[in-house]
Amino acid sequence: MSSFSVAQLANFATRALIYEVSVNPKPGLVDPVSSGPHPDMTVFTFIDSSLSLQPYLQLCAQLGDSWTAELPGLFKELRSAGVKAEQAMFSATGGINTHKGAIFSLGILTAATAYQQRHPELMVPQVVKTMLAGLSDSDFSDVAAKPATALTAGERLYLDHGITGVRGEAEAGFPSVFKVGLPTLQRAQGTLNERLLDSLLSILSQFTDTNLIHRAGTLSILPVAQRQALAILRIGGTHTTTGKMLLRKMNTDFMQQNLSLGGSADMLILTIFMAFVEESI
Ligand SMILES: CC(C)(COP(=O)(O)OP(=O)(O)OC[C@H]1O[C@@H](n2cnc3c(N)ncnc32)[C@H](O[C@H]2O[C@H](COP(=O)(O)OP(=O)(O)OP(=O)(O)O)[C@@H](O)[C@H]2O)[C@@H]1O)[C@@H](O)C(=O)NCCC(=O)NCCS
Ligand SMILES: Nc1ncnc2[nH]cnc12
Repeated sequence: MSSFSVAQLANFATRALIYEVSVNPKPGLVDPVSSGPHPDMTVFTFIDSSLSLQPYLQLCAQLGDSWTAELPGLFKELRSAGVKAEQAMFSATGGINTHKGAIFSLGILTAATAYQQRHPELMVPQVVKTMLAGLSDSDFSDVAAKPATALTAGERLYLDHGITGVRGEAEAGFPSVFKVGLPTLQRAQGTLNERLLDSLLSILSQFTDTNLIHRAGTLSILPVAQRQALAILRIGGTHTTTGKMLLRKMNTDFMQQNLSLGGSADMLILTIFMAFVEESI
């Protein structure tokens, strides 16, 4: 793998945000053609949000590049930078949550990649795992004492069902990116847009998108959506005529049921970032 400067890594991260929103037609998500089930957002909201995060992403790369202490300390720094980045996002979007999940996940992956470049004996997922060891336990340790109205969707799903969501995914070193999204992107056929759609569907098919569960209000939505995604992949992907037809049907279903795939979109953003780093797109 080549080695990249802090500025190049920040540039990959910002481009990953813009590439993801440009992919279409995405079920349950905003794209340039449709706002999907997100009437408060358009592609322009995402462009504004992406650019507002550039200084934060540069800082994440810088922190990872220069970090010499224990890795859990790096995550503490990223989290406080992430709180400020959330404010920048909300001020750029007029209070709309476009990239809350990506601020967390992409910030971690950008910093971990910059750190790994200085420690080539390590792999990026290993850096992430070491940085985040014990995250779910510590984040969820006092949620039971919180008033129900103060709980986030992720916290409520943990309390009710033990689902660790984005925290568990990150703590495990983002397997949906390294074991699912990236390998699919590398072997998928068709245009870049179609290969990215196939990556999104493969991520959904093997991952617990808590955004989807939260919107549906029931866990039973997950296997239903996963079966739809798998049917398209098994037919040969979104570049095939039948795959395209099934994808259109999936888009309509998601729209009618007001379902979102915000968590899977975030994992696609990370997949795109890593594909830039690996020079495979
Ligand atoms: C750990 C944090 C991400 C936040 O913790 P929180 O408890 O708030 O987390 P969750 O509710 O679990 O999810 C937050 C966002 O993460 C994305 N996401 C969800 N599930 C997954 C998953 N399994 N893997 C990866 N990512 C996941 C998702 O973000 C995306 O969707 C948003 C757009 O969808 P939308 O439906 O509009 O979202 P809502 O705002 O919920 O709207 P309504 O349903 O009400 O209409 C968009 O943001 C996408 O990025 C979840 O939304 C982290 O924020 C954190 O550490 N928080 C603590 C405070 C802090 O330190 N912040 C600084 C950050 S480093
Ligand atoms: N394209 C998109 N639409 C809605 N939520 C998202 N979160 C990240 N990307 C998204």
